[in-house]
Amino acid sequence: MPKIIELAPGRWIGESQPCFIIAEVGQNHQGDLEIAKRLIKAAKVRGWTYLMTNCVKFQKSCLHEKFNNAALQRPYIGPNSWGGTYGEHKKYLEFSELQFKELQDYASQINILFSASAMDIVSVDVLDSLGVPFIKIGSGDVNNFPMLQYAATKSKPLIVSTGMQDMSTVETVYHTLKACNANFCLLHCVSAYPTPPQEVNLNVISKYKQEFSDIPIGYSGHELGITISVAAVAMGVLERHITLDKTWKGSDHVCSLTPSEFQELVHQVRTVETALGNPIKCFQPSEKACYDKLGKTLVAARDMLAGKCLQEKDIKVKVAEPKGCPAEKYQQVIGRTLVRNVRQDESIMCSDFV
Ligand SMILES: CC(=O)N[C@H](C=O)[C@@H](O)[C@H](O)[C@H](O)COP(=O)(O)O
Ligand SMILES: C=C(OP(=O)(O)O)C(=O)O
Repeated sequence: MPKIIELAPGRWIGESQPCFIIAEVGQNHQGDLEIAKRLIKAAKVRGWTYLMTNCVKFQKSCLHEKFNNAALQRPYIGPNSWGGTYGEHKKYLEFSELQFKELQDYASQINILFSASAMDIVSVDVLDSLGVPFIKIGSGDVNNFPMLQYAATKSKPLIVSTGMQDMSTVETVYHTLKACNANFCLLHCVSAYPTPPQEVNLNVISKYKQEFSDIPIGYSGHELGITISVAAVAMGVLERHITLDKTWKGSDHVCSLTPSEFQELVHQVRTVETALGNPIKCFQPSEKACYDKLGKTLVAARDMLAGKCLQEKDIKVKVAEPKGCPAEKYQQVIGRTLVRNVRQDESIMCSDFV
């Protein structure tokens, strides 16, 4: 399988492709379709050359598939709860398929990709029939092997987050999806809201890149602020929650980014990405002014006549006018014969030799 995959028509991720940035709305819409639309709009960050956020993402659950009855009925009391039980809370936050369609249409109107994580096997079908470009498998399902295998039958790329797992499970996930011939990407993730910096371990990303060298690797962050996510920029995919207000009720707002922080993140990622550039070390056009002013040249250490074979003591290195043979040629001109007379302190030109 190639190191790059086509996540959406014409949008490749991996290797030297720009980082694919996902604004995770998740359940930060508070169960309100209008807030969801405002978040989609806020997620769309425009840049100087191209659309800078690539995608907005939601979460899709079919509650009786995702939870057993006892889990739905367990009390969920606290500042982030939207119901007396966990089931009521989750129901409050769950959009219907029709509402999903409306959000998808809205995203399409304003020209931002739309997708969701499938949080159970039935939701894989829901997303498939909605026609999302890729399916996200969140950390809650990374060890859900029947679902991974089922999602892989949908012939859509998969983005799989790996929070709450150890390396051996992640390896099994990789081999399982490979055996299904899936096009997929793995995201390092720590499922703590917020994640303390000392537990982020961005070096896991390098480990993934080594171990899973033929697939794109990314990062789904839940830490506070944007610095750590910017540091993860050399990734195929970057996902962060977005919110309209960090103080709102809900488990994820605290570690989400406001629209302006999200915008700043995207701009910083794009700037760092631009700055990473390519690995070819060469003279840059922007260096010319400094080179013209301070670049060093070979100059004659003494008066010399044509026919003189140059020795080290005959050459000095100086900032000189006119610019002559560049200083890095020093070793190459030792032993060469001058074709003209040069005066002490005069620039030696590259054309001064036989
Ligand atoms: C692992 C996973 O699914 N994590 C998701 C993605 O990051 C979260 O958005 C959870 O849905 C959220 O934190 C749950 O909060 P509550 O339990 O208050 O509904
Ligand atoms: C749980 C999710 O993501 P992550 O594990 O990347 O936080 C999700 O996308 O629904």
